[in-house]
Amino acid sequence: MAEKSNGPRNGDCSSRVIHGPTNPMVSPLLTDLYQFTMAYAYWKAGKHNERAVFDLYFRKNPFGGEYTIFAGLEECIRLIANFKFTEEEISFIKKSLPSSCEDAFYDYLRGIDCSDVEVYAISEGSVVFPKVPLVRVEGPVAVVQLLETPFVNLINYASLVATNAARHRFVAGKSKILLEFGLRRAQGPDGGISASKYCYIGGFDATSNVAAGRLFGIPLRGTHSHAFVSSFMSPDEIIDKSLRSSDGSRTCEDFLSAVQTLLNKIQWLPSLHGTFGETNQSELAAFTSYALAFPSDFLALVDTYDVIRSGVPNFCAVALALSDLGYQAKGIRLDSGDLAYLSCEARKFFQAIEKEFGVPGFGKLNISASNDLNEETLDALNKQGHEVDAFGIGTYLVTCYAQAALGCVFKLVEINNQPRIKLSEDVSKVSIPCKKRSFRLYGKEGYPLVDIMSGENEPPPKVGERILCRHPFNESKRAYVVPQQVEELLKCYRSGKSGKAEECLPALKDIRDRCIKQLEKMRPDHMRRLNPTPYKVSVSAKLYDFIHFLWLNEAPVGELQ
Ligand SMILES: Nc1ncnc2c1ncn2[C@@H]1O[C@H](COP(=O)(O)OP(=O)(O)OP(=O)(O)O)[C@@H](O)[C@H]1O
Ligand SMILES: O=P(O)(O)OC[C@H]1O[C@H](OP(=O)(O)OP(=O)(O)O)[C@H](O)[C@@H]1O
Ligand SMILES: O=C(O)c1cccnc1
Ligand SMILES: [Mg+2]
Repeated sequence: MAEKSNGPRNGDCSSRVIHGPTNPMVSPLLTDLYQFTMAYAYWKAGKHNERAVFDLYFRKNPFGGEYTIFAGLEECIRLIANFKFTEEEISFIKKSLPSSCEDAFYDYLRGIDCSDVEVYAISEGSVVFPKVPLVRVEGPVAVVQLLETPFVNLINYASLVATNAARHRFVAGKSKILLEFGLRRAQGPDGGISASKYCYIGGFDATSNVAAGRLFGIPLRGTHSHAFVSSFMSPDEIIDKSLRSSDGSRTCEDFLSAVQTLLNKIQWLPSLHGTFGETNQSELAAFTSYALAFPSDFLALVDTYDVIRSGVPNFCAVALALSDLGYQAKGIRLDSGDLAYLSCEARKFFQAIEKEFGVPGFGKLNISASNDLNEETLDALNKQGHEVDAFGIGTYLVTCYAQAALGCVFKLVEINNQPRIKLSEDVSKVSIPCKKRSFRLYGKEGYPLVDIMSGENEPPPKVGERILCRHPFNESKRAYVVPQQVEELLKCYRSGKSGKAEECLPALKDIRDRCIKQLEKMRPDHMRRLNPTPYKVSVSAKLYDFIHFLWLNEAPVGELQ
């Protein structure tokens, strides 16, 4: 078939319109003051157009793990695709810099955009490792310098929370439904929206955050709160008690009475007799009322008064009354107490009802749980055995309680084709110089074995060809690898003026699918929670030699006295 001449080629999105950042607060001013002072000093020195290459990477995997999920790239691309100072922004910068700064600098700022900036990045949603550049940005030094803070800002939390979500998914297991409930506890509105977006990438199924649902098309899910239950004082409050059957063929004029009759029956069932006595009638009223509002989606929060003595039997009575009218209830939510024990008890109760009333599927009704859940509590629940089908997780997930930040950095690795290095007493903080390429090498069993960085002009690793992979800083750590598959990690997302084809920005769902697939491909010992095996990150022999040559060259020799 002839290739279409109009529109982008496959994998080339150069001609697509890229919208601005999701959060309008993300502007060229969303940076640190020192980026502007440096821009001025570069400009004053006539250096501002020198071609610079910066790497964005992190140094250590978060949460005591050995992997990270890369997220936030799309928002970076949206920023630079629309990067332009407004007059109002220019005058604010002018006010904020010393009055000695020359006016011509502001004319320079006025003309800046990112049309000459190249961005190479690992695909969003990928599993990534320390030291390997997530993003490589190349362009005029003053412009790229301005991007340091917003890029690190947009990637840091995004990757951290996506990783947190992936870790929660790993513990919960594939079959569980994971709901992100964090908006109220998130660090401000952007924290909340970002959490919903990036937890979805990390493997959550849905969010309670309506704005995130609208912005990103993330599935929305929710139950109801204790306030709804405790707002009811008695069944007398229910005025319209009628409910039409699901097929519309008949109407039950007094749904409340039907519920009460069923509750009475449940109470006297031989298998449940003695499990509970009088249930809370105001709770029964709340459940009945909710069922009248949502007969096809009836779900009840059962822990306001007493889960087993009141919430669960009340729920079952309402669910059975709905069933008589052809509706299938959804299930319950537990939000306090011993979630393992209560979920098992609730399950037994449902199964007893299924048996006694012959309602197929009743024993399998959904049990959701929430309340300060985190990786540890999920793990504890698994060990104890539980019957929870869905977990609603807020505080620990979105605030990344177990680790506050990922610690991404943005380091100059080359200027005017000259490789640069940043030294540190702390070896883990020494930067890896040069404009680099990076590759993921896969072994015989299909697992990724090692990531290797090499100089831009080195021949890439080849399938079936033995290559030496060296630890960047530890001379004795090295290994030969014969890759069965070689994946180039950095792809072109902004070609600047090079005219190269650009990758498309994938849909959120595709980013999520990539993340899930990549996690499944990892060797299990890298993924386990306790003492996971570190994944190997290496450099080519040539790059190793060059790093150490430059290191010696730049490090002054000490004088001992
Ligand atoms: N079976 C379990 N094993 C381990 N941790 C659990 C289990 N069940 C619940 N948890 C966790 O224990 C904590 C219990 O919370 P907390 O001590 O605040 O009591 P609560 O159940 O919320 O009671 P209330 O809200 O009525 O005060 C929560 O973090 C919850 O996730
Ligand atoms: O527990 P999280 O992981 O943060 O999940 C979100 C929590 O938000 C709601 O609690 P609510 O605001 O009603 O407060 P409370 O349950 O702490 O009283 C809900 O009942 C969950 O418990
Ligand atoms: O829908 C829910 O059940 C919900 C939403 C946000 C926080 N807690 C619970
Ligand atoms: Mg709670």
